[in-house]
Amino acid sequence: MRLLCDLGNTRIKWAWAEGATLSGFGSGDYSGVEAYTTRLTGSVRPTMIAAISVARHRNEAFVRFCEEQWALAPQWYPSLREGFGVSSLYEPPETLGADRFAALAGARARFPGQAVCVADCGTAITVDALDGDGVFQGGAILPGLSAAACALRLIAPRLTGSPGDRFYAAYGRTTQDAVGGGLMLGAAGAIERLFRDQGAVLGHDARLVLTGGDAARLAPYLSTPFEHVAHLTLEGLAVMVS
Ligand SMILES: Nc1ncnc2c1ncn2[C@@H]1O[C@H](COP(=O)(O)OP(=O)(O)OP(=O)(O)O)[C@@H](O)[C@H]1O
Ligand SMILES: CC(C)(CO)[C@@H](O)C(=O)NCCC(=O)O
Ligand SMILES: [K+]
Repeated sequence: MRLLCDLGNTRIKWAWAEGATLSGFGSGDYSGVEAYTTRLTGSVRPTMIAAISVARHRNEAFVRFCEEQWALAPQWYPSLREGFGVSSLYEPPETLGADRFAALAGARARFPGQAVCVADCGTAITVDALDGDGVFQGGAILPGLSAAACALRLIAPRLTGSPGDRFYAAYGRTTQDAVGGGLMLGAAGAIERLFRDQGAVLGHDARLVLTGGDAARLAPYLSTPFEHVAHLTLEGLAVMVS
């Protein structure tokens, strides 16, 4: 079995792959002595480790962990100009986050021949336009929910609200509710606006796909139809290794 890993800025996510079939999904953060290691230690030895990373400063500890656990070096999968059914117009193509490219490859495999807008709601939110021919037409990057809350708190210490798990209305009557509503509805509104404008290059039958750590939390705020694909980036990585 192959071990697929996605090193994000907040968390590392992983899955075990047998061909295109994924199982054993896990995630961990980087606190303490890289907390994720306690969850992967003792796993069966993978036949290979495939990894993408947008958190370069985490790579060294990850490589060391793989070496100590399994005497294996991870193989890294960067963004390409062309590959796995995706043709990228990003300039230069290798500067596109490897997680974005993998998610596009995942979208291509899951929805062949279809135009897809991929909204990956992680540390940053990325909204990426993949047309029906597999051309990545470009996208947008904005702060994720936690990042936006953190930025507000840092710059304006009275704004201590952070997006909790309950539903916020557009008319918050406490600081907490006003910040919560602003963050949730703001992010959902941004995704919908970007999806709408990407219709110009995707056509109006494009589908909207949500993924990433905050996708489930944002889902109730969207009024546009969408699909939630929990592990789209790892699905794409599975395509890239097989
Ligand atoms: N168990 C968790 N630990 C930390 N964050 C979580 C967890 N569950 C959901 N989240 C939310 O997920 C977001 C991070 O999402 P995700 O793990 O997809 O990001 P990432 O891949 O690390 O980031 P990026 O790829 O944008 O650098 C955070 O904003 C946080 O609110
Ligand atoms: C935007 C993030 C942080 C999302 O994880 C990542 O894809 C990244 O660091 N990208 C590099 C910059 C870019 O994609 O243009
Ligand atoms: K991500």
